[in-house]
Amino acid sequence: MADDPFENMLAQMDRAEEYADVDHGVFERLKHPERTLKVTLPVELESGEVEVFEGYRCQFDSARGPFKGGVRFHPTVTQREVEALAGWMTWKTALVDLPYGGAKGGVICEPKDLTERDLERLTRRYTEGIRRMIGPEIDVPAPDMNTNPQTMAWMMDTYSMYEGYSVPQVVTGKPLEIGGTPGRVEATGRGVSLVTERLFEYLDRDLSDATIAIQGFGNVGSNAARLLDEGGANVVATSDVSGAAYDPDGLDVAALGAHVDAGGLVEEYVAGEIRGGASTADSRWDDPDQITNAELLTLDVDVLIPAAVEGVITADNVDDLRASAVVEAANGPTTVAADKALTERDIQVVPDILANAGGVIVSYLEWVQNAQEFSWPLETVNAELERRIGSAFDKTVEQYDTKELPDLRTAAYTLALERTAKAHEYRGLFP
Ligand SMILES: NC(=O)C1=CN([C@@H]2O[C@H](COP(=O)(O)OP(=O)(O)OC[C@H]3O[C@@H](n4cnc5c(N)ncnc54)[C@H](O)[C@@H]3O)[C@@H](O)[C@H]2O)C=CC1
Ligand SMILES: O=C(O)CCC(=O)C(=O)O
Repeated sequence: MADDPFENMLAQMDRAEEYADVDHGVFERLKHPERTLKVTLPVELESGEVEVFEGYRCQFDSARGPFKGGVRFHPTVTQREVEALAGWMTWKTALVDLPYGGAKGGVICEPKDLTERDLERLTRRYTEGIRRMIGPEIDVPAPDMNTNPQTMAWMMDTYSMYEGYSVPQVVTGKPLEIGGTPGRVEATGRGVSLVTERLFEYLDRDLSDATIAIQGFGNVGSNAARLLDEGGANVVATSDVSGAAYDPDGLDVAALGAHVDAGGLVEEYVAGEIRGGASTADSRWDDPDQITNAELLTLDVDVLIPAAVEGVITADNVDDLRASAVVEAANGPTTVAADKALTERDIQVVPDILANAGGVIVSYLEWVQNAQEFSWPLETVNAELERRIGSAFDKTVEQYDTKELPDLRTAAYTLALERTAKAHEYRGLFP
């Protein structure tokens, strides 16, 4: 069960049902995606070979507005995973009260084995495959794992070619030059940093000098690390697929960021093979230890931030966790069995649908700017992000305290399920 993200998502819903004011019939409806399209994507690679890829777009629920959610390129993508991620998008947009439903896309591929040209062709093929189901008022994709503003530019261009005119608002997370918003690239990491601050305020603890371990140093993990570091917290460990770096005195997050931006791996950084301008002499590099991703999860730190893939905190390792709080930057990093164990141990978990909602909040702000054909300065975007994610955090905590719920995830789910169910009730279940 724990290995299937969709079953995990359903189990999270089931845990919340007894506390949520939702009609059982509507609740049953909410367990099923509206539709999933599977597409076959033949691509002639730069090498001359033809490779046939498989991709999906799941539209989970649209009662509250157009479908919204990212697109993931990863070798382990499955239909069930994409459907789980689309479900989580539905609860996330409801929790932070955006006028959207939830969707997600994925393509089974290993991006590091593909050239830039291959990736462009694959992205365009995928966009053509799903283009009849997306659109500014229908379903609006965005970046997720291994996709970025360039991917969104190719998607926007392919969609626009078929429409015959430029349609920037068909995707969010675009480059600034074609209608992107300032602040989207770091928005998810900024949201993670903001909710971590809120959590510490709520727990009446001091975040300055708190120790933090972050699994994953991609878009979300690296921006969260940078912002938490700038805010005075002590990021002592982080990782990528190659392994983890650990320095109990704190990593040089800026130097590691420059190294990774220049194409370097964490394991190379630990070995002192530093790219991106910094060197062992001029950075805070202090011979960090090479540890594994599994070891990172069990470090004795104040906050553990999983920011990579699903299902990393499980029944097998939860008893070894020593962090006093978990902030879920990744989608679905904790299995339900592990979640129950964390609740029993009084380890506060800020659930993914709240902790990583900064990305979709700023995607919404991009979409609104595109509709207005007007652009806002970064300060306006960041202030609106802080207001919206802060308000969602406060409402979740209020629900948790006033209803004496077992944990913050249950509180977040009851709010999200009630809002989505209300929308279904007003609209009616039958055509
Ligand atoms: N990009 C966004 O705006 C949002 C992303 N998320 C979630 O955040 C997580 C990370 O996404 P991004 O940072 O965008 O992806 P990314 O592709 O930029 O970075 C992923 C990072 O995780 C590492 N990684 C991959 N597989 C791993 C494994 N098995 N063990 C350890 N590390 C591994 C990669 O090496 C990389 O450092 C995902 O769960 C994603 O769904 C959630 C909300 C929005
Ligand atoms: O920005 C968006 O629309 C969605 C980002 C995403 O995929 C997520 O929040 O998991």
